[in-house]
This record gives sequence, C-alpha cells and structure tokens, in this order.
Amino acid sequence: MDAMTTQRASNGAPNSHKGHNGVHSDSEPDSISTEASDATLESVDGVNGITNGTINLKINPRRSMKRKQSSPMMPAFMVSAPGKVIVFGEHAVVHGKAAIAAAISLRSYLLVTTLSKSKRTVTLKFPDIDFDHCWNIDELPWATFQQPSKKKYYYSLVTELDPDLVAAIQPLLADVSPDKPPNIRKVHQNSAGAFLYMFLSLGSQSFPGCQYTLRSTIPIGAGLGSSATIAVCMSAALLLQLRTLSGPHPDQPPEEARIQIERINRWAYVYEMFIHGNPSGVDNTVATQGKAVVFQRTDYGKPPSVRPLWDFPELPLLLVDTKVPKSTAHEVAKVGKLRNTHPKIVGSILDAIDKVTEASAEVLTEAGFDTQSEADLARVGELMTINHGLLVSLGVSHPRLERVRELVDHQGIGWTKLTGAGGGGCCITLLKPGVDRSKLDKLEEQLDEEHFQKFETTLGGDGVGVLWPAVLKNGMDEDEQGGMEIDLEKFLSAEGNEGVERLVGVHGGGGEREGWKFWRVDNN
Ligand SMILES: Nc1ncnc2c1ncn2[C@@H]1O[C@H](COP(=O)(O)OP(=O)(O)O)[C@@H](O)[C@H]1O
Ligand SMILES: C[C@@](O)(CCOP(=O)(O)O)CC(=O)O
Repeated sequence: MDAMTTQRASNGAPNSHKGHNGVHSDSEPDSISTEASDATLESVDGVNGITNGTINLKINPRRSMKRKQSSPMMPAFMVSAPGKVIVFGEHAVVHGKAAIAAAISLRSYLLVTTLSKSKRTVTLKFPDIDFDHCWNIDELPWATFQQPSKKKYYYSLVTELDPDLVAAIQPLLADVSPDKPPNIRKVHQNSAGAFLYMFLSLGSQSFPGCQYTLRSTIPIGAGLGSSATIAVCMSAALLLQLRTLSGPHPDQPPEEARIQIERINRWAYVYEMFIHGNPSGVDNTVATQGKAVVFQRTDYGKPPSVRPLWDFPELPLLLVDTKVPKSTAHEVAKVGKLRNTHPKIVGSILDAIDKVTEASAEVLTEAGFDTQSEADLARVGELMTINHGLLVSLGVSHPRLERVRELVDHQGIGWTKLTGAGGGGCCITLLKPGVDRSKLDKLEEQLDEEHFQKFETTLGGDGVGVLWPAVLKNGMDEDEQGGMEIDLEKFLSAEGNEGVERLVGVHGGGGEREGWKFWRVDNN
C-alpha cells in the first residue's frame, strides 16, 4: 500500500537495551578513531589534535602518525539526521507533559569541507532556503565567548541562551541577506545566529576555515522537525571536527554511544533555542537518537527524560502536508498566551493531552498489540482523534488540516490528527486495516486535486549518522577506485529530493547504504 507509512521492522527484544549493532561496514574509519571523549575542550585545539597545555587525549599513535603523513587536513565528511513525527503530545510537551515521537526516513544532509590553512573563513551554504554567507574567523567575537564566566565546553549542559553572547553576535547578523525581503532575511539571520552561537561556544580562534553545505529532503516548516535536523547535523559536525566524539563505530559499547548521542543532543538543543525560543527538545532528541521515544522535560534546567520505544509497532500511517507554511515559534507562543489568559482551562487541556499520551504509550507497548487488528488500531486511533480535538481547542489547527480530516472521515478509512506545531504543516492518518484500495485511491485523488502533498516514509529509522570521508559506493565504476567522492558541486547540483537521496542518501539503494555509520544505543 504505497500511501502508507510503515515502521522499519524492529529487531529488538521487548523493552530491551540489548541486541544487534546494526548494519555497518567492518572497518573503523581512521579519521574518527581518535578517542577524545576523555579530553577537556581546553586541551583540544582545532581539528588536528594540536594541544595547548595539559592534554588528556587518548590518541592511537599508529593512526595519528598515519593521518599526519597522508592528510594534514580533515577530509570532507557528511552528517545526516532524520525528521520526525510527533504521534502524541505536541504543545503539551512544551509545558512539561510527555510526548511520543518517531523518526521518519526523510533526512537532512550536511557536507563539511575543510579549507586549506591560509583560508580563514567559515561559510554557510543553505541552498534550500537560498542562504549563503561567509565570515572571517579572525573577526568573530572570540574574546567575549572565551571569558571564564561565559566559556562553555563540549560537555556543558546549556539550557538557556546567554543574552550577552546573543548580543555579541548581533553585529555579525547585520550584513546577512540585506537585499532579501524581511521575512526571509529573518530566517537567514536566525540560521546564522544559531550557527555562530554554537560555533563560538564550542570552537576557538584556531578553528580551521571550513564550509558547511546543507540539503534536506524534509519539507521546511511542515511540522516534521526540519530545523531540529539541521541543529543535530551542525552539532555533530562541530563535535566531530573538535574530535570530541570517538564514534560511531561498530564495536562501540552502547553506553559510550549513549554519552556521545547525549552530547550531540545537548548542543543541538542550543541551536533549536536560537531558532524557536522555547523548544521542548523533543524534535532534536528524536533527530539525534532516531527510533521512537517517550519524551518529557519537567525541569528545563535538567536533561529531559527519554524512554526509547524499541518495539514501536509498524503503524499504517498516511502523512499529508497541507503546504500551508507555519511558524513553530508563533504556534507555541499562541498556546503560551492562551495558557496565561485561561490558566485553569488550558492547564486541564494540557493534563488531558498528557493522559492521552500516557494511555497510548501503554497501548502501543502492549505485548500482544496487533497492527492487523482493527480493535487494537481503533484504540490508538480514538486516542489520536481525542488528541487532535484537544489541539483544536488550543487553537493550533487550520482549515486545511480540518479538510484532510474531513476527506478521510468521509471515506471512513482512518483516524487523523495534526502533527507538530499545527497552524498548517502536516497531519497523520492511522489507516484501518484492510481498507478498500478504491477508497484509498479516491482519497489520494482528492488530496492531489486540492494540492495536498502525500509523503511516503517509514517510521522508527536511524538517528544521526556520519559518512567519513564523504565517499560512497554506488555499484558503479568508481567503486573500483574506492568509491565516489561527494564533492560540493555534485552535492549542490543533485536534483530535488530524489537526486539528493540517490547521491548521498542513507537509504540510497533502498536499504541502509554502505559507508554511513550510526551511533547504536540499543544494542539490538
Ligand atoms: N533545508 C533547510 N535549509 C536551511 N534551513 C532550514 C531547512 N529546513 C529548515 N530550516 C530551518 O528551520 C526553520 C523551520 O523550522 P520549524 O519552523 O521548526 O519547522 P519544522 O516544523 O519543519 O521544524 C527554517 O526557518 C530554517 O531556519
Ligand atoms: C509544538 C512542538 O511541541 C512541536 C513542534 O514541532 P515542529 O517544529 O512543528 O516540527 C514544540 C516543541 O516541542 O518544541
């Protein structure tokens, strides 16, 4: 059934943290073999492992020598992170309630190119949003970010933006996209600001010149967590450049992988704060760790509670984009304002959403849950309908979202709720088992006629991944010379989502593609 979103088959034992290590190639890449996880950031200077003072780096001497001789510069590499759907609990999650979210197979891809030593610039190239900007590294406000009272480290937990540091980067945003219309300029300035805040917090003036080029297959601002994927890619890229991550590699113990995933997630949250102001952190958490999770952040000063759902069932979902642009920050602020005006009533609605999420987590993790049973699916579907109704009462639906619901209800083929921030964006429909093909065809026809976009994706896939170096095997002639190098031009000229997936996609040839590696926290 092509209209359906299905979860990738899970290999895990119920509620277990043990199992397989996933599909990896056998050899660990030299370039990310430096075990810097014990190092303090003060001791790591730049990407070549040069040190300034006390050092606590565990460097494999054979490998570091080999690296120095053959490649003084880091090779180009890529990172990738998945979008997500929130199945239950959006908005309530911002107010400390639980949410259930799952990774989808649409992804963002970031190509990191290190420049030669003489080039002292850092460039962001985001062609999807027509953004391209370059700064001179030596002209960035390092002194402000390095003050002892302000300095943060790769392991720091940053739960709010420092207003002095935000102020220090404002002058750098003044010449970002001056000729663009104000709404687009704002998006560019947010992207630039989020990046600079993270770059200046984690890096140092000796950081090598480099270029970050991003392409994404996730519709922007559609409720599928596009911004979080960029946050995660940027965080992973910078932490890798700083050699503060020792993986991913096939033999990595799950506990070490978990610490590194947590590290990436913490800095991705900082980027999200810059884009959204008050994110719950659920999007970046799923984009980092993949699979499906129950997420809750009761205290914004502490890390959230994240319960992986390894056996998230293979739900027959249809994902539809209304193509109405929305702003997460705006929708979140709207709910915040409503809560301030009607604290008791909105408080009760948020509590009710929490109960719905809790009930659905129970149903979805029941041992005998059967995705072919209409009775089992109906229990989840009813909870989706209730969750959507509560979101409507918070004022975050949109006539186009209601239209999808109407069309699905009219055919009587499933249960629909908005996903993400609402106000436009996407909705998900849980389809009844054994639905008449003709009814589905009719629905798809209507969606098409009314300019909705249907997405085919799988749920519960991998989180952040690394392709190091940026070389892939494609079953073509280049493979005999070690594979095809993904250079900037090829990446930029890949046509549309299909072109990007074909060139670099984690799922390039259908299954997981050789070369991409993932931190495995589950052992499954
Ligand atoms: N492909 C992309 N290239 C560059 N920036 C992007 C891209 N996709 C998303 N973004 C960033 O994320 C923002 C949208 O995030 P958000 O409003 O949270 O929507 P979503 O629901 O997709 O996460 C954009 O304004 C932009 O800053
Ligand atoms: C509304 C919210 O719960 C989810 C937003 O998701 P998205 O940005 O629409 O993908 C906000 C948040 O969790 O930070």
